Amino acid sequence: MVNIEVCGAYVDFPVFDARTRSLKKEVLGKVGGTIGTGAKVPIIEALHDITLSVAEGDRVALVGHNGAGKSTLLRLLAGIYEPTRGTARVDGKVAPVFDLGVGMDPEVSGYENIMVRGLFLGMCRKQMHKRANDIAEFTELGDFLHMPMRTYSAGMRVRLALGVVTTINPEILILDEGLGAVDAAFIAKARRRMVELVNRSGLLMFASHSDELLLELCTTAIWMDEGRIRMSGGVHEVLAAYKGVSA
Ligand SMILES: Nc1ncnc2c1ncn2[C@@H]1O[C@H](COP(=O)(O)OP(=O)(O)OP(=O)(O)O)[C@@H](O)[C@H]1O
Repeated sequence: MVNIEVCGAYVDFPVFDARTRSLKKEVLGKVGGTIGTGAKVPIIEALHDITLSVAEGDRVALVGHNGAGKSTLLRLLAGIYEPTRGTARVDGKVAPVFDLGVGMDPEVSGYENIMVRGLFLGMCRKQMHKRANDIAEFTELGDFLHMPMRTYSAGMRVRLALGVVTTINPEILILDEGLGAVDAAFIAKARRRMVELVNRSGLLMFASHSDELLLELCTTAIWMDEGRIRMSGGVHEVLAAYKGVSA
């Protein structure tokens, strides 16, 4: 059963800048121990007392200003961050799509990267072999697929990455937007595949600044503000409230 339960979760980032780091060294040098809880380092509280429950079939949009905590929450759910306090329980296999290019090797060809990226997202070799031609056709990269990926433009790399991402079968799909570099016609084509991808995913959490995409892919929404959940509900209702305030 695919399910997410977050209960009273906090994520804090201690910030060690050059000055505090040298201070730490000085203290360590003198006492020869570890920094205790009283260490004077600035802490950024990226998430504050987050409680949420997401069930199979839910398609949840995350909205909020820059720095509101959307990416941090998604990273918490992907298991990249542990909560500083509270709990985050995720039942199901997570396909995290934070940066479309993560897991790609610039020195190998587009074809090889299709394989590498697919494995990174939890597919097996056999599944990826089956899908390689379909992905290649979708990208419209032609002979470039035999060239090392470092020869690609930013948009070409996104085409390849989107081709792979939209063929996977995720239980939990975590999407942090990053579709900026592709041209409009290709986005329209990718949209259909995105919708199909979301339809066959068990659960979606999607952070984006694009209302259009959120309305197309999501049914409910969470509005993040300064690390807290300010509002949750239907995607139309939450977006209207968020826009009303931020307009
Ligand atoms: N690795 C980190 N170290 C220190 N602070 C961080 C780190 N990652 C995020 N933060 C801080 O946590 C807060 C939430 O950041 P987060 O990236 O989750 O915001 P966001 O809502 O995804 O923003 P955006 O819409 O700009 O992507 C911000 O104040 C940010 O400065």
